Amino acid sequence: MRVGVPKEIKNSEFRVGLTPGSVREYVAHGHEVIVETGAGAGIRAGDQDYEAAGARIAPDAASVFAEAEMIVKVKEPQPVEIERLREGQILYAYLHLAPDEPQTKGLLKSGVTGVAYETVTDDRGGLPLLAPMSEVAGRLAIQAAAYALTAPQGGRGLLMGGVPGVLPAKVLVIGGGVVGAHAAKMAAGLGADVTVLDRNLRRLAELDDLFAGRVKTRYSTYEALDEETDEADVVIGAVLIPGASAPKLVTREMLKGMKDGAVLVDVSIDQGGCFETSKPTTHAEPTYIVEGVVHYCVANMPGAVPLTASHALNNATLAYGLMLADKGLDALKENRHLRNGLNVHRGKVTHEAVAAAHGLPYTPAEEALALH
Ligand SMILES: NC(=O)C1=CN([C@@H]2O[C@H](COP(=O)(O)OP(=O)(O)OC[C@H]3O[C@@H](n4cnc5c(N)ncnc54)[C@H](O)[C@@H]3O)[C@@H](O)[C@H]2O)C=CC1
Ligand SMILES: CC(=O)C(=O)O
Ligand SMILES: [Mg+2]
Repeated sequence: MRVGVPKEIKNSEFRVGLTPGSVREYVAHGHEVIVETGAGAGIRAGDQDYEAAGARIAPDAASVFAEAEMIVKVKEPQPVEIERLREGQILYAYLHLAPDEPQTKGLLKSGVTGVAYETVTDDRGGLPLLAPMSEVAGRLAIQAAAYALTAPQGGRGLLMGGVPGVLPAKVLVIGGGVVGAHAAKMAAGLGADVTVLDRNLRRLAELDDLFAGRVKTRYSTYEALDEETDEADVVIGAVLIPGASAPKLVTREMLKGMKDGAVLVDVSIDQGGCFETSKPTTHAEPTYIVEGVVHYCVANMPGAVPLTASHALNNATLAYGLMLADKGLDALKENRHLRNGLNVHRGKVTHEAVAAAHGLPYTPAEEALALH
């Protein structure tokens, strides 16, 4: 198959869909890989590194999209990229369609076969292609929060870990999945006072064991949210209902009860955000203030650490990517976990939560792929 890797064009997105090491694997499988010139700049990989791995360098994005049968990207296609997609082409990337109607309609109009990293599943009930970026974003969330807590950023002027004789910051993590656990680990490591809320009791028990008392856990109810947000210096939003828009758990009303200069980091913003007052921001301008509370809502947090993040992402996306390149649509027919990643196909929405989010008809992936 002819596989294309365009340079990412989202604001401050420095990751790349395929590292030179991954290109080598695709080439070893007999595929032709076309990489846009400069695509690897953010990971310090030059065109010559891609050529050495067996890729052909294309002068611009337009020729990558025109020639490739499968596009491997990191972030959801931007409007100019959507215009370049077509029926019969496979798009393999994060899509986050539920909160993004224009993109959903654009992809449907293009007819492209869109496989979204974030809804591919595994046998253990996890999301293996989302997990590595959730690890990165969870850890980064605490770095972002620690910086936002400083006075020049509008924060309370608090050191996350405190010092001997002065209490540390109180960090509330809403959602104890991959993002939440990694955020809790970093916050506890810095010496903060950490509480994790979740609705999954089994998960709370796992976290209780994992952190051996270093992190507190609490069942997530509106009452718990109301009380805990009042106490918190930092709130990390890390909930997920796969494929769907995030529930708005922290309301504008709750913000009024929060401390002046407290910090909210809404990692769930890529699925629309779990705070009522969240709106997507960029690494160029990551924060804004509502009711005295600093909001950090960057939708592509791992884009700021492309070296770590591109390699971690490729570790997870390579095997399924090779399957798609080797077998095309048959890979989706044969592997139900990969098929769970199919969000749109030939003008049909094939993910139930995405269809529900936009009030669009839902066609099960099996039906869209004529798998009966
Ligand atoms: N902004 C960014 O750059 C990035 C954002 N993300 C996003 O972070 C979010 C979390 O991802 P993961 O940790 O991988 O998901 P996950 O599925 O591992 O964890 C989500 C957790 O939220 C819990 N949850 C659901 N409803 C809840 C509620 N009402 N109250 C409390 N907990 C609730 C679930 O039980 C689960 O434990 C996703 O939206 C993901 O796309 C991930 C990576 C980068
Ligand atoms: C998961 C996601 O949205 C990201 O890595 O940018
Ligand atoms: Mg309150």
